Amino acid sequence: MMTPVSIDKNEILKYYKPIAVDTHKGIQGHALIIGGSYGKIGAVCLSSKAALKAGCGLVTAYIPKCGYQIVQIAIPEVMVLTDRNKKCISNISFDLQPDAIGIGPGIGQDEVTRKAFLKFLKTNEIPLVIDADGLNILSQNKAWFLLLQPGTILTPHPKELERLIGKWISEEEKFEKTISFSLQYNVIVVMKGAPTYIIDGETLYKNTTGNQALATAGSGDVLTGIISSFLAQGYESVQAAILGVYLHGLTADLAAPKTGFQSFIASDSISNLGAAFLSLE
Ligand SMILES: NC(=O)C1=CN([C@@H]2O[C@H](COP(=O)(O)OP(=O)(O)OC[C@H]3O[C@@H](n4cnc5c(N)ncnc54)[C@H](O)[C@@H]3O)[C@@H](O)[C@H]2O)[C@@H](O)CC1
Ligand SMILES: Nc1ncnc2c1ncn2[C@@H]1O[C@H](COP(=O)(O)OP(=O)(O)O)[C@@H](O)[C@H]1O
Ligand SMILES: [Mg+2]
Repeated sequence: MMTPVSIDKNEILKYYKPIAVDTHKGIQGHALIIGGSYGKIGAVCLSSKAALKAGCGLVTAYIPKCGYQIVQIAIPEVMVLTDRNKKCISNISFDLQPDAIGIGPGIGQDEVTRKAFLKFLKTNEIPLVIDADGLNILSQNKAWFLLLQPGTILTPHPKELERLIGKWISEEEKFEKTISFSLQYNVIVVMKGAPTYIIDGETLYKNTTGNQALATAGSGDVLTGIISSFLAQGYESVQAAILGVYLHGLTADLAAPKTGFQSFIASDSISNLGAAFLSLE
């Protein structure tokens, strides 16, 4: 296996851009988070709050109707658009120009959602992060891989990765298959785990932050929001993925001495983002 590039503070500081003093919310990036279904609106709350806390100027959540009050009350800073369907997303249509989209957290796999996802992939040209059930829907329709725009970021955990690329019999084969996948479809794969690797064609990156505190519901949803935020702020796809994975891991490293591994929850990752950014200054 090739030697990975280590994602550490030195690597991050090569392209991390501090926030300009004269910036404003209109140029700080607008992220759209599409996801949620009945019982899994929390995934969108986590993703969209994480996107805001990672620095983009505006965040809109696109969710089924049942999530409207939940998101508006949970995070008043986030704007909300609702699908015409009550319990799951059935038609992805919005009258705004986001700079990046994160799709999949909590979206479910209803037949109407699959159809809406296909229609979206056929027309979308906005930089994209696909996670969770977005990946699961994609995995069941391999022909749809060809619809992915170059630089699309996929963030599978090991089970989602297996659904995407098929089973592997060794670590080496897992990386070989993921590299082939990344090259064939020109996408960036964030192989979440302990540790997380990022594959951009033949370049392999290995993260150095994070710990077992992250083994908790919603921590991947938070990561999707963070990466979508950096993409909306104008970072290149691979840079957004690297910065996101590093800072996400750092939130757990900073919080664990206070929470312990057991009591850390995904919301703690969001509340420690500020400290993670400060450690870069
Ligand atoms: N509060 C919420 O609304 C939450 C919603 N969620 C949503 O729930 C949906 C289902 O996602 P899930 O990921 O739970 O379900 P999946 O069925 O995709 O994945 C769970 C399976 O993957 C395996 N797995 C996960 N991480 C692994 C690892 N590191 N190593 C080996 N195996 C691993 C598990 O053992 C399990 O078999 C997604 O849409 C997701 O966004 C979850 O993120 C949890 C929180
Ligand atoms: N033991 C661990 N060490 C480091 N990071 C971990 C560990 N367990 C989980 N993580 C991280 O937590 C996140 C889990 O994502 P995911 O499985 O999609 O969660 P969810 O779907 O519940 O939001 C990933 O970023 C993964 O790398
Ligand atoms: Mg997940």
